[in-house]
Amino acid sequence: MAGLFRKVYDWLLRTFWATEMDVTMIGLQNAGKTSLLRVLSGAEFTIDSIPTVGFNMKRVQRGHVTLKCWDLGGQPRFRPMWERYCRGVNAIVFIVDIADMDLLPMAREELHALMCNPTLEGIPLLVLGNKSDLPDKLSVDELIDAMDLKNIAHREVSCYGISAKEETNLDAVIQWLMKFAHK
Ligand SMILES: Nc1nc2c(ncn2[C@@H]2O[C@H](COP(=O)(O)OP(=O)(O)OP(=O)(O)O)[C@@H](O)[C@H]2O)c(=O)[nH]1
Ligand SMILES: [Mg+2]
Repeated sequence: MAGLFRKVYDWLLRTFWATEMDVTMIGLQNAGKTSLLRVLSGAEFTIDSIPTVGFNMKRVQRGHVTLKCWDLGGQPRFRPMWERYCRGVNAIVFIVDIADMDLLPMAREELHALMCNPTLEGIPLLVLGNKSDLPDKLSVDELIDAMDLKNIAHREVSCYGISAKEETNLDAVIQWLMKFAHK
């Protein structure tokens, strides 16, 4: 009986209180943006993910909320379009490969350059340290320092460690994003 009430309640929520939000996922090439989005939308993780050319969009449904997720290419030639796809969204997710120390300075530089844009002022930022399943990786505190997150102002900023491969901490990501469903 309780199951039936739950189904009816979910249906009512979806029908009369449907909410769609825009989320843009950025970060350097190979960070795991496409892998994360694939797993969030219910598909299997694959090790042979193809680099994104331009962008890719997927909807992730959680209850009455639809997260319309924009996954942008991270190679240098695609970075100039990040700002355009971040304008007006409910939240920006910046993904970092926490096992690739060589790329961290570049990730920090790109993130800070983007966050300086007046067009993106106030948009909440979630920094995700991906690939926590790998052995030599940064902790969340080390990532916060390496990305100099304390110096990003005029917005809410959070940082989590995740693994798209092992689906670690992904519920926390969704919960955080859903706080900003209503701008
Ligand atoms: N070990 C491990 N590998 C991962 C994880 N997430 C992604 N990868 C791998 O990292 C590589 C790059 O993943 P993508 O999701 O294509 O990276 P991307 O950020 O979309 O890259 P671009 O589209 O080029 O910007 C692939 O080989 C993935 O299988 C993870 O959590 N753990
Ligand atoms: Mg990609």
